Order: sequence, then C-alpha cells, then structure tokens
Amino acid sequence: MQRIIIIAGPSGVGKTTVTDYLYKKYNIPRVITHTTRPMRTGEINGKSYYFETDDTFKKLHFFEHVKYGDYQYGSSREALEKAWRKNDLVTLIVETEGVASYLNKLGNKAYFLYLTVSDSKILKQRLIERGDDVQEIEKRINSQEYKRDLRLKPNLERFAHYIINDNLADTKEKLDKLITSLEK
Ligand SMILES: Nc1nc2c(ncn2[C@@H]2O[C@H](COP(=O)(O)OP(=O)(O)O)[C@@H](O)[C@H]2O)c(=O)[nH]1
Ligand SMILES: Nc1ncnc2c1ncn2[C@@H]1O[C@H](COP(=O)(O)OP(=O)(O)O)[C@@H](O)[C@H]1O
Repeated sequence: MQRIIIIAGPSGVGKTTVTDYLYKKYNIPRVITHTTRPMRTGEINGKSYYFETDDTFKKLHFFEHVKYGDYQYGSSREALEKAWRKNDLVTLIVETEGVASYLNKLGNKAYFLYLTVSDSKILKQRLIERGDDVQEIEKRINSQEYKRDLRLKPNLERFAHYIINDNLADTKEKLDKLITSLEK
C-alpha cells in the first residue's frame, strides 16, 4: 500500500535530519516541494527544494501551498506520484496547514509525525549552528507561522504521532521502530 509520512514541527527541530536518515537507511524518498525562500549554504536545487522566483512559483499547479514567514511554499500531486513511483513509503515536510490538507485528501495513507524538543530555546541554537543567516533566524522566530508551529491545534493533535528530538540516537531508534511497524 502506498503511504506517506508527513513530517511537521518548528524550524530547527530536525525535520530535514529525519528525512535524510530515512533516505540513507531505508531508501525512503522525500517529496520535493517548491519555495521562493533563498537557498541556504549546502542546499541543492531539486534536492532540498525546487527554488523558485515569485514569477515561476505563480505558474506552478499545487496540491496545496502556503505563505510561511516572508516566503511561499507549495507541493504538487506530480511530486508525490514521482516519489511513490520510487517507493511505496515516502516522506514529506510541510507546515501545519499543509498537514491538514494532506490528512483530508489522503486519509489513512498519511501518517502524521510531529517533531518537538523538550525546551524550545534549543531551536534557536540549532539554527545558529546550522549556519542560517542571523537576520533570517530573527525574522523566522518572530513570524506568526513559527510561533503557531511550536504547538499543534487540537484538530491536528489527535492525528499526531510525536517524537521528542532531544537526542538524535534516541530519535533514530524510534524511527527504526516506526518503519518496522509501517512495513508490516
Ligand atoms: N504547506 C507547505 N509547507 C511547506 C512546504 N514545503 C515546506 N514547507 C514548510 O515550510 C516551513 C519553512 O521551511 P524552511 O524554510 O525550509 O525552514 P526550516 O523548517 O527551518 O527548515 C517548514 O515548516 C516546512 O515544513 C509545502 O510544500 N507546503
Ligand atoms: N537531536 C539533535 N540534537 C542536536 N542537533 C540536532 C538534532 N537533530 C538535528 N540537529 C541539528 O539541528 C539543525 C536543524 O536540524 P534540521 O534537520 O535542519 O531542522 P528542520 O529541518 O526541522 O528545520 C541541524 O544542524 C541538525 O544537524
């Protein structure tokens, strides 16, 4: 059965780290989405995202799209089908409004994984260590969307499976158990 692990959580919580681990260890591909935000050091166009301008973004056909902070983000049905052609189990990183769209449209094909940390002060530190631009970090942390995504609304909370990503080794162990259970 085709399934998708939808991963959400605040900036710096470890969403990319988790999808990279699942790809490297289990060959689980990630659905690549589109964004107008600037590339960070080390990011590759077509791997982290398809990086777009406002003009090219407008011309795309999206399954769902949102404004997050100062930038646009969107995902397409084609990108999902492309990932599913590679593997029955795939991952996707979206913010919480995107999660709601996917849960509505895909029902029990979607497994919702929400990542948190026990102390949100760690997040800023992780963004600094990741090498993000300091001004971008301030803008992000002060955005409405960032504050909103620190917690889940009750309508999404009941669908969420939580992993507290304080310690990466513990997180990997939990992911291993999750994959075993989803592959059954
Ligand atoms: N709804 C939706 N959200 C997306 C999409 N792509 C990325 N996001 C979300 O946009 C937010 C900002 O992403 P990004 O700028 O990469 O920041 P990061 O969370 O710090 O790595 C994150 O919460 C992502 O989950 C998309 O196609 N649709
Ligand atoms: N459990 C962890 N402990 C310490 N650092 C972590 C942990 N998980 C991820 N990181 C680091 O924190 C930074 C943010 O992680 P990332 O996966 O890019 O977050 P997100 O995609 O959610 O914004 C990265 O530099 C990553 O290597």
